[in-house]
Amino acid sequence: MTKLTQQDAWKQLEAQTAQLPHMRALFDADPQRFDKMSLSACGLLLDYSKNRADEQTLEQLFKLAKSASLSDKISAMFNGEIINNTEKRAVLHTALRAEADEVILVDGHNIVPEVKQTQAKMAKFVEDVTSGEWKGYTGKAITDIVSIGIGGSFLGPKIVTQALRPYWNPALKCHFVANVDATSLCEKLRLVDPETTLFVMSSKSFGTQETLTNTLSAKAWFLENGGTQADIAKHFVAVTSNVAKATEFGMDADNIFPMWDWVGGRYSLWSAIGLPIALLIGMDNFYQLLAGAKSMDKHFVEAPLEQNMPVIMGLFSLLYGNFYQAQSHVVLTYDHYLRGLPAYFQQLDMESNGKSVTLDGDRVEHTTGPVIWGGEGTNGQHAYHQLLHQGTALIPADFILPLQSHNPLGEHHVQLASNCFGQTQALMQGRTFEEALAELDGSSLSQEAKTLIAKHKVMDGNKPSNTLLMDKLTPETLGALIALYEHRTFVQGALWDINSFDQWGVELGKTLGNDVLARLQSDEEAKALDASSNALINHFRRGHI
Ligand SMILES: O=P(O)(O)OC[C@H]1O[C@](O)(CO)[C@@H](O)[C@@H]1O
Repeated sequence: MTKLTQQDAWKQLEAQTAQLPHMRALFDADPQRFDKMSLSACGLLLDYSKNRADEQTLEQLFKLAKSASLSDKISAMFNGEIINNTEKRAVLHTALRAEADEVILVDGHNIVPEVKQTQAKMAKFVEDVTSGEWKGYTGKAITDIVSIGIGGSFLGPKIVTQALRPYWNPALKCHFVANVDATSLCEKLRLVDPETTLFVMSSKSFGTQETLTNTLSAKAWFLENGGTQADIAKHFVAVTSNVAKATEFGMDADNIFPMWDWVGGRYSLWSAIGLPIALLIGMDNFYQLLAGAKSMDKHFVEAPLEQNMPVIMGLFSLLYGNFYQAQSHVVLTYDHYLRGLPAYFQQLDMESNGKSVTLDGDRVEHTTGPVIWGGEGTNGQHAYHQLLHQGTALIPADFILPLQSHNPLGEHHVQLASNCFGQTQALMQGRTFEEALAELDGSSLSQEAKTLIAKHKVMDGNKPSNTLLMDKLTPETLGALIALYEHRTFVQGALWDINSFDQWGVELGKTLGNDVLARLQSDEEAKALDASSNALINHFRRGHI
């Protein structure tokens, strides 16, 4: 297959992007620009008109997608083909939101029944816990869930429960432990009562150091505070694809919720990894979350590329990275409940597309995944928006805003929306020197001073952004939104011909860390590593600088 950078569309984009007019001119030239460059699907409205593109740009982007056989690659994923070529696995987080009557084969075996069985097991467990049927060792109902897991076994449950706070069961609280720093665990244990606490240990591999250490310490805490070994089964359950290791660890077989190799960690919140979500918001709402993602799956598979939300967002992200040298992408959620979403998309995209070789192992000839970062609006306007507006880096932005608040109060929400829309407008249009000078007309400054200040007030504009609106943040719209970003990530990896579903880059640090651990725990002075590592280890062992 012809390399992406050799495609005619790539060359056309190189030529076009170099001479594209400022977005102000593009808007002035076409009053219908929003109508032509916006799209509604799955309860979301995407305004992509504030992007550096005209009709020719879009035409070439879609040509580039077709040259990379994007539609075939989408079908391959949904059909369970082994697209994770280094781990020889299918990529089927989409099967977790399948309808019961669907047939999705892995090694000739329909996996949908076991997905549904696991969801039924989750539903029964959620019902037992929330009804008080499931009791602690002193006969009391569960009041606190402590979720222990890291990476994809942590962030999904964490941000989804945070986002859906208005849907929580008022009788339950949820706490998340991820870091091996004991503070993360100890802070949470101070808040809970061993008699009424349920620990959900989530680890796909059941081999992650942080999660195993935290679970062992939680177990020790439980046994030191009134629980006995016989009571463990009432207070510890596990979610894992490694049932044998979980059983060996001492988890009661009935308390193990399975997951599968064809679900990547960062794509796993839809599986039993989402058990904390289901416990907090109820299984009906968890099914709504799945339904929202399912609607986006359907859209992704069926919509023509030119009307396809994940495709359009993925192509624009690729455009800025590959043709404008944008190194990062910012996600700005204008909703307090969505404040965790940027971190989730950061893991999703950076652990997927932070790669530098193609599927065949050849070095890529272009940049790949950008740094994803962000935060909640309007807070960011008082922190990093200055750089977005007047910095030297081009940082494309996604703005996300529900039209209705779960907490309507006076003018708050309309002010939030005005900030959101005002920011996208300022990024696009900027401020010319003449406009800046005119703003100083009434001031008593000298002409020289006015000129100086005006120069400092100039904003180039032409800074691209997408705006995503939803009527209200519900389990369904959140499911659609997260699936949108999953598929947006897929689109970029597919065009770059990289493997978005393995993560070999995280292995070396773990391995070296184990070697350093041995040296930190040994008696002799560390010698065999590099001078920096030796010195750092020796300082740690001495306990002072
Ligand atoms: O669920 P596990 O196997 O404990 O892994 C936790 C996380 O560690 C990683 O393997 C590496 O960060 C992630 O992909 C995964 O979500």
